[in-house]
Amino acid sequence: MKLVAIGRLKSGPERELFDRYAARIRPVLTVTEIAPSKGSVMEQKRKDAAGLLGACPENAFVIALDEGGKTFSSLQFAATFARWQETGRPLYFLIGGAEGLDGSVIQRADAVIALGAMTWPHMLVRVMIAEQVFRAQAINSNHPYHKDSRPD
Ligand SMILES: C[S@@+](CC[C@H](N)C(=O)[O-])C[C@H]1O[C@@H](n2cnc3c(N)ncnc32)[C@H](O)[C@@H]1O
Repeated sequence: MKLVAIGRLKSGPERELFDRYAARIRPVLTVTEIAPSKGSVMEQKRKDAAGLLGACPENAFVIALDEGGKTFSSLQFAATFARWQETGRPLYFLIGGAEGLDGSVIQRADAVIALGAMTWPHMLVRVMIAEQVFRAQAINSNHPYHKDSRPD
């Protein structure tokens, strides 16, 4: 399982949190970082897309993270994540840079998911998707990490 993202996650609180969750995921979640590109917004998005998609093998099951994507409850995400795993294809999560994802990434993606409708900083998105994948695995293995209670 791989996360492909624009930019470098330097040491600091986001890095610590990401490492904490990524280490708990099985198989381990590895990261490929793509250097941010320069140029006009359009050029940046196109070049970022080439880097992101170039890091994915042909048989990758590509999951693009985009605020316009589908939202899930954690239980729904866990069930969806299990179905993705059942495809037997390597899962690749793609996170865009400051200008977001190019349309070509959305077109190639097998799934486009949102962590809510708000825009999050891309370094936080890494942490959030790692936590949700860990949570999905906990749900799918009946581990008590996830508590499903809601207000009465
Ligand atoms: C700073 S955001 C880019 C914002 C940009 N205006 C856009 O249209 O996407 C950087 C990346 O973080 C991820 N991201 C930010 N908010 C997100 C959300 N709510 N759900 C899923 N991914 C998100 C996306 O991969 C996005 O390309």
